[in-house]
Amino acid sequence: MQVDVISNVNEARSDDFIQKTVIVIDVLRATSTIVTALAHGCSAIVPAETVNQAIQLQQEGDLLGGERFCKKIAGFHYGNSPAEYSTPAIAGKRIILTTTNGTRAIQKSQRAGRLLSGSLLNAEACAKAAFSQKRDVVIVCAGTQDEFCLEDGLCAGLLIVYLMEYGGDKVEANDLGMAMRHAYEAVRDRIEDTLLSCSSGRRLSKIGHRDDILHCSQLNRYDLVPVWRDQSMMRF
Ligand SMILES: O=C(O)[C@H](CS(=O)(=O)O)OP(=O)(O)O
Repeated sequence: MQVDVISNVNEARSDDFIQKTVIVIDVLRATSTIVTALAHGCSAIVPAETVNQAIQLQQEGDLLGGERFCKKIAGFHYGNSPAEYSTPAIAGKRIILTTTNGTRAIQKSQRAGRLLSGSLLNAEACAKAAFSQKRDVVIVCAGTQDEFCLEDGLCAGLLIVYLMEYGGDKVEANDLGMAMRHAYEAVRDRIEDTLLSCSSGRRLSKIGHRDDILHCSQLNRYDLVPVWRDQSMMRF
């Protein structure tokens, strides 16, 4: 099984995803938010690229969520903070979500044979689901503003640790994947501090979202995997 890590959404070439399992990662914060929302009973997350597209996709009973410049979009029910989705109010609801990087990466990965989304919160479940597909894997780190983000790379490294545990030497990673695996192993005992000190973490802390970083730093808090079905992310 070949596992390729892609450093940011701009590097993603959707033609390369056909017949592969693609895992989209945006630890801070979109995929952590998606996992948290599904864990709290929302029925599906529909990713939208633009604010207008989100509004157009909204049907009766749907909730609107997302951010621009890390802030909740005016008129939307929720922002992009996992804490906002940790509520029974979202149970059974569809959420139309638009974020700067994460939802764009999901949109761009739709041609995958199987599309999953991962975060530190569900890394083990996600790696297990990907391994069970028995296809080559592409891990798309969403990054920020078309640049690599350490927190996504560390999560990719953790997924590779699990995949190698399951598949032994049948699992081979590209050079970025190997680098991220070693990076993850180097900081595995101080994930929270590493996320607080990386550039996205510093940016989010400065504007009052430190608690989001602490939430997103938790390993394997949720045993669920968002999977792409009917134009949305649902529980596997
Ligand atoms: O809301 C977030 O945390 C980020 C905003 S930023 O553009 O990275 O500053 O969006 P996301 O799509 O979750 O990376």
